[in-house]
Amino acid sequence: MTMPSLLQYFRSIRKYGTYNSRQIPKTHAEYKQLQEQEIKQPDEAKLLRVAIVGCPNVGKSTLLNQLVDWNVSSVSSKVHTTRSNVIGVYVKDNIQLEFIDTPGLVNRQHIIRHKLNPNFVTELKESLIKADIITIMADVSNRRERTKLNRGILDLLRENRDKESLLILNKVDRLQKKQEILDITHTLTSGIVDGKNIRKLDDFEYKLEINNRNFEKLFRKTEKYLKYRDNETNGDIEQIEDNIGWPNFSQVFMISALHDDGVDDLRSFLLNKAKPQPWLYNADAVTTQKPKNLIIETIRQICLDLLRQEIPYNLYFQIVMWELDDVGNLFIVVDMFCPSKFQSLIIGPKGSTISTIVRKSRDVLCDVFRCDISLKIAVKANKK
Ligand SMILES: Nc1nc2c(ncn2[C@@H]2O[C@H](COP(=O)(O)OP(=O)(O)OP(=O)(O)O)[C@@H](O)[C@H]2O)c(=O)[nH]1
Repeated sequence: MTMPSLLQYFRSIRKYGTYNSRQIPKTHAEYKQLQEQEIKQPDEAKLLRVAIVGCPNVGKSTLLNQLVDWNVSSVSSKVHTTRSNVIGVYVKDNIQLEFIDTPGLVNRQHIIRHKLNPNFVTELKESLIKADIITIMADVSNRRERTKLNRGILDLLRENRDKESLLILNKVDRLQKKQEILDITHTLTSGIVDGKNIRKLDDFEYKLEINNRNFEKLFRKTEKYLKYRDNETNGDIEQIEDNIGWPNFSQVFMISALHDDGVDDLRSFLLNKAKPQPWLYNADAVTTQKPKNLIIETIRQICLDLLRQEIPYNLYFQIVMWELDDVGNLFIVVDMFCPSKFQSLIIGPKGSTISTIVRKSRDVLCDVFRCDISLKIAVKANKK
């Protein structure tokens, strides 16, 4: 082992208890080297490609980070933190899971207002074609999302009718009345899961078969259950499609991605679904994102959380210095360009706002790259 990797070894043991051989490249050269490496296939390799789809802010990136056990996708309380597909990789024994976190599904006006890449819908469709399983995420604390599946999502599901799809009901921690989850499940599945009718018997009696263990863990204190009828549905499921829910989900998961509740069950389910096919990445891979993108997207995420509504959507970043020292620590200088009217707001009184942005970005980046990071950000007005 070389000196830097020996130090990384001891740092990993000190911070994470065990040596973690997974890594995110810290320079473009390391990134390229990893891309060009031959992929070592394990005996009896299995793979599952999972697309995570949903409206903005439902918690897709939070879930991806929990599933791969690494902060690879930016999370913020504002919409459109994720602006293009982010890939996260998880490996267990001979099984590799590839997760594709897609940008929140929106209409054309939204794309223009939030300065999104207009190709993202095409990218999203392409990633669904490649996926083995499509997971649709809904935010059960959002009144609109829990009463109807988004039209764009229904269209995508119809286009990929032959693929297995799961419904993930997220943010269950925010539901005041836990039994509401049963009605939401009923609505968003059109009352059918895995080809069987879900039927409410009466207010207090539901028999549970949807993701039993998970449900019990989350709702031990509620007395209500889901009732499945044992028999198959009568007739053609397409007849049941009501433009509100999707009657072809194979499973429903009820989770709190933020609190890592129910995520283990989802991961185990996906591991069991993996098919015999070659791995796409080496065993130590975490994400395919370029180091530069990780830096910029992290700073953007912190700005989304800390700055007023429209400001973060008007920022452009340029990395002007990037150095990796002998012991594996990064020194980074970034220019942040903004409309001149926002410059003093971003800097804040006595530089307090930009200092907070730097401190918080640095903390997240240390966790992403798992090394010490020195970060400087210069706030500059856009040249007219
Ligand atoms: N209470 C609660 N909040 C959550 C949960 N999952 C995510 N959040 C919060 O929801 C917000 C949005 O989460 P993200 O993971 O960025 O959502 P996203 O779907 O990737 O958002 P876009 O990038 O806009 O598509 C953040 O403030 C998260 O902390 C959850 O299970 N419970």
